Amino acid sequence: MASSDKQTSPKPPPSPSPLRNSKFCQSNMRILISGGAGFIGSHLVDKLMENEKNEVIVADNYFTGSKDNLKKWIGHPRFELIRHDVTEPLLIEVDQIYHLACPASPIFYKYNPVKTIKTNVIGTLNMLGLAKRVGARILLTSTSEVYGDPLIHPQPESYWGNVNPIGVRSCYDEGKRVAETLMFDYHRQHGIEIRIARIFNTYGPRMNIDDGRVVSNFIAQALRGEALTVQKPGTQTRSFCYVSDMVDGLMRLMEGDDTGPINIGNPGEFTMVELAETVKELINPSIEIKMVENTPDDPRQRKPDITKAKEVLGWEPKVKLREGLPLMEEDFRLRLGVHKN
Ligand SMILES: NC(=O)c1ccc[n+]([C@@H]2O[C@H](COP(=O)([O-])OP(=O)(O)OC[C@H]3O[C@@H](n4cnc5c(N)ncnc54)[C@H](O)[C@@H]3O)[C@@H](O)[C@H]2O)c1
Ligand SMILES: O=C(O)[C@H]1O[C@H](OP(=O)(O)OP(=O)(O)OC[C@H]2O[C@@H](n3ccc(=O)[nH]c3=O)[C@H](O)[C@@H]2O)[C@H](O)[C@@H](O)[C@@H]1O
Repeated sequence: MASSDKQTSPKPPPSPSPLRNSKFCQSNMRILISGGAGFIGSHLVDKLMENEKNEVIVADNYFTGSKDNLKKWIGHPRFELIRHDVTEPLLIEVDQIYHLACPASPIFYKYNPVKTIKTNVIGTLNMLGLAKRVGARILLTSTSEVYGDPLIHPQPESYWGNVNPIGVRSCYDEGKRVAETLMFDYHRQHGIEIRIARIFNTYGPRMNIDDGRVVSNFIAQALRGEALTVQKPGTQTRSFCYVSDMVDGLMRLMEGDDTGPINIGNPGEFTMVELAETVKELINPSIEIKMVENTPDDPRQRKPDITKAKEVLGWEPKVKLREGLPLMEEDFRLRLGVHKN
């Protein structure tokens, strides 16, 4: 049992869905992925579909996700795709819920901040209500943004963060903090089996080309022959995790015994200038790097302490940034129609 379980003595969980132990049902595990048409969600679908005992249901409103990401599974007998907004209740029967639905790129989550908060709060309440009704285990994809502009470096899970509650990023970072609170309150009050992952910047194939996040921006700019836009001061740091490592971490967390929160991310830390120089060197050495204005409340440094993930999940990332960037380049070349000379 997780340490948090011991301290809080939650109610015993509701009986799991009978499907979990059914001998006669085609699948042993019915898994819902909210936000499964998005970047991380669609890679998670691919991995879960590899197991013939899994039946996968995706619920997504396609705000930042796309059916394209799931095209190889549409029509598959173990796969179902539902156009659904998580701010509305969903009545289905499942054994596990991976709750990812939420725009993740700052330009998209700031586009309609009220909707972002509703997605994080009402959406998470609805998913928890579903988990409670059917006895499903639920995993929330929280974020390193719960640490805000951190005053402790690297960030362990025990750090409570330094978050502006009224800033332009608050719809997302405070929204995710409330979502974590809801998860623990449902766990303590109703005995729901919860898992919380705090994800640090993740990159890889299928990110939206005009997603706005830094790795996708730099790769698209390098391939289009445009200058790489480093936001000032350029010394701010991030730690980038390749998507296959992330999916592996999420699945281990779901299958394990610990509620979390657990940091899942790659501790390799880079300044934005270093990232731009690496993309330039690997993809287009003739490209310029230009400094542009930043946005408010941009965290100055971020790096996960993954001691807990190593100990509890036996997980650590395998793909280094220099190995992951070329894999993403390949996908972006295909989608942009830019061939390698
Ligand atoms: N990628 C990262 O670096 C990162 C870091 C920290 C946390 N996360 C979290 O991981 C999750 C997935 O992120 P991603 O990078 O794949 O982002 P993404 O934008 O590609 O995927 C999010 C998906 O959620 C869907 N969605 C948004 N609002 C919805 C709603 N109201 N109802 C139903 N569906 C909705 C979108 O259409 C999209 O398919 C998010 O919860 C995000 O906060 C991601
Ligand atoms: O990992 C996380 O926890 C969070 O990280 C990101 O937020 P952020 O780190 O701000 O991501 P980016 O928009 O990719 O920005 C990273 C850094 O790159 C810089 N940047 C961004 C874009 C660009 O073109 N140039 C550039 O220098 C930004 O100023 C920032 O310092 C994600 O977008 C969130 O969804 C996620 O929850």
